[in-house]
Amino acid sequence: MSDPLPIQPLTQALDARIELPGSKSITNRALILAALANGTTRLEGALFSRDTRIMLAALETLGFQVSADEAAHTITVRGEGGSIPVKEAELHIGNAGTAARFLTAFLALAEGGSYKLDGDPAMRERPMAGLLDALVALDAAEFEFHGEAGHFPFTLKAKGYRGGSVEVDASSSSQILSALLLSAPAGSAPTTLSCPNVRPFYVAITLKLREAFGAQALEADDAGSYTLEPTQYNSPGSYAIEPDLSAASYFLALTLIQGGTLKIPKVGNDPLQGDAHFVDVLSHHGLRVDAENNEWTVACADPRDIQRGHREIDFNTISDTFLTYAAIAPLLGGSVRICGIGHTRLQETDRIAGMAAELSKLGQLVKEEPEALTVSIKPNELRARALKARNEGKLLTIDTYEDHRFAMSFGILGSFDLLEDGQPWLAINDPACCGKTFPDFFEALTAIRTAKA
Ligand SMILES: O=C(O)C1=C[C@@H](OP(=O)(O)O)[C@@H](O)[C@H](O)C1
Ligand SMILES: C=C(OP(=O)(O)O)C(=O)O
Repeated sequence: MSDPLPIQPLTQALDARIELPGSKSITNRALILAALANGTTRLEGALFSRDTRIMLAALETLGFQVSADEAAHTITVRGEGGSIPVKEAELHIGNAGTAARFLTAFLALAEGGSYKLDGDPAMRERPMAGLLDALVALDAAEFEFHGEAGHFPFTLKAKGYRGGSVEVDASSSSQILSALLLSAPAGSAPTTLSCPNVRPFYVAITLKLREAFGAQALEADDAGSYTLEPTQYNSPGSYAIEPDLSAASYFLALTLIQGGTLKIPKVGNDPLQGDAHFVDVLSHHGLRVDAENNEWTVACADPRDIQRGHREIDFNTISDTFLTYAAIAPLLGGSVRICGIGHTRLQETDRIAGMAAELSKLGQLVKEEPEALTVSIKPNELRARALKARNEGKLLTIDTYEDHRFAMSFGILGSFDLLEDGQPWLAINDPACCGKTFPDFFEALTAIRTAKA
């Protein structure tokens, strides 16, 4: 893949089918649960990407028997019934938030174990303290910090879960609560986690996955507390992972701006992933998604009918998809205020600042607030800048901040034939950063572009 990567626009309405990779969130939860369970689990439709390879490598380092067949999208894990074979190890977490939080809570199980964890420079800045404080309060672990307190890198001394009650601050990342919900029940006595005000959709995935591995259904009480009974997870034998619906957002957006029909197989009408609600955001503009026979049919009759005007959209619960929407906003007209996204300043990069910078480069008028981004859409300015660059023999070029979602979101914008000549006008710096969750993203885009009706 060249770097920067010029994006070849599409010149026809879509008529294609795309097999999306498995969900990152479900793959990394299922790997932890398979390791914790009694018995051997075969994961089907698993994602192979940087974030899931990090989790796989960690489990191998920790002594779990894992075998992966990438071509078949399967991973087999032999569970150890709640124990961790290797008691001393160093783990590199990259910039995988799920691996960072889920593994930290998991390692606390190994009473007497000592583990050194570190990540990419960006991961060292991401929030961990809510989880570490909860583990210390439960007397499940102690931490020695090798840099800034409350952050990677650190050494975790595991003390095991023995029950108790704790207030969990998961305001910066719902993964903090998910991490405890996965591993704390493997302890010897009931544990109460009090965690009001957590963004709910990913926690719901965690609760469903626990059930798939034999745990009792669990709900928060009215005050947002979960009581975890000591639980022995059991392997379901095999477990089918849904396609990644955050990744689906790019192709929903592509169908909206391009028109035509796209089929996405293996998604039912009641998927586990909250990012399915991105459909509601785009249906306002005329996108239709019909779920039948475990397949989505995504269609937009005529992109010229896109609904325009001012919109205020709260992306709080589906924030991975705000970048998808913001990147195509210059094609939607009107203006949009995207709110509820303050926490995304602490993800792969400061996503509000990064998005504001890239949209400004494209001639859009942006206003940043601590928790929101407003874009006044200037379609003529976008075209003028693309033409100017073209006349100078250049392309408009997007910076991606080592954040996969910038590369993929702007890859969709660049797929629009802005200058109406089928030639690239936009390029993406460091396109390979999409490997965090979707290594073949740009190949998938090419396959859709070149699909024969
Ligand atoms: O639990 C999960 O799988 C995830 C939770 C969300 O993170 P935060 O809860 O940190 O916002 C989401 O952005 C991330 O891509 C995956
Ligand atoms: C926030 C994200 O990832 P992570 O799992 O690293 O938090 C993301 O994929 O958009």
